[in-house]
Amino acid sequence: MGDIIDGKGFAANLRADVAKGVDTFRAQAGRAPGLAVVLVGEDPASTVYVRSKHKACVEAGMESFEHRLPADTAEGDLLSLIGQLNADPAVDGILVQLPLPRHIDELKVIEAIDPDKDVDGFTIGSAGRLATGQDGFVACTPLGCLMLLKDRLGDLSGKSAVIIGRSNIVGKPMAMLLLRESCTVTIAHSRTQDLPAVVRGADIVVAAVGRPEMVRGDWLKPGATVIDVGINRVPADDGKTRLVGDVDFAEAMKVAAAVTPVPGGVGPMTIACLLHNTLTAARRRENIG
Ligand SMILES: Nc1nc(=O)c2c([nH]1)NC[C@@H]1CN(c3ccc(C(=O)N[C@@H](CCC(=O)O)C(=O)O)cc3)C=[N+]21
Repeated sequence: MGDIIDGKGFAANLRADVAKGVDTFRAQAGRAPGLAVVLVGEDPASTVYVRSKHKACVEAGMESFEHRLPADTAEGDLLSLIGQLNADPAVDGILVQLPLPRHIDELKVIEAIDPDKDVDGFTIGSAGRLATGQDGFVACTPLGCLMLLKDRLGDLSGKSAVIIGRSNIVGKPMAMLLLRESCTVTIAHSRTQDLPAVVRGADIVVAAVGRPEMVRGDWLKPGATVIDVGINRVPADDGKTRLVGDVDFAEAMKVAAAVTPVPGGVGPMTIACLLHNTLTAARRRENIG
């Protein structure tokens, strides 16, 4: 049996570390780090996420500025709010909850965020900095996955990593991060031929496709480390729903050395990394450590 990678526990430790860093920051800068979270509309899932981000911020001793705008907010009004947040000295990080309502151009809105406050790591500037090895912000989900991998495996150099999924938010930045760690990186996707064979070559598998339990046990190299980014809601036996990842967890546990569970794996790391990035943004803006 493989080990379960305790993302939830790791995230709790990371949040406690960030809280200590926040105390030190406050003593030096005379203020708390501030995160502005912008939510447009009332999508129930987004509302839950934004609430948990706010709670995590407050628990870490940070200032949380919530901006809830109606679903019919004009794009121009959202852009001018972002302009205000860019200029606000109390705001170190800006997060615009995605997805945005369809009448708003997501790319335009994200690009309006000052890259020095882009704690989500979603701007082209942040992607470019990551790809070229400059200081910037790395998207929270891939950053959390990397932390779990390094904690588990130590040096990743020379390992073969297969990422399933090529999104701008997870797959591509994950590839850049693992390349930076000197892994041999393959990005697989819906057009990949013989995906199981490709995955079977991997010491590290990161599944980020959004297909419930797609990765089977017999796709895995014995002893592989498996990071499951998927969060899929599927019908449960009791008529309710349950969360499953992109990996068949029970099968994977029989073959892999270690697997992240869903829930309790990568998800909690995403929020902890958001706090981590916000503290980093605050330190950089104040020229502290
Ligand atoms: N600008 C922006 N940045 C984001 O980072 C962002 C976003 N928009 N839009 C939505 C997605 C989704 N996301 C999650 C964060 C934490 C969990 C999480 O903590 N999940 C728990 C429990 C989930 C549950 O029980 O529903 C777990 O996996 O254990 C999941 C999903 C951040 N997102």
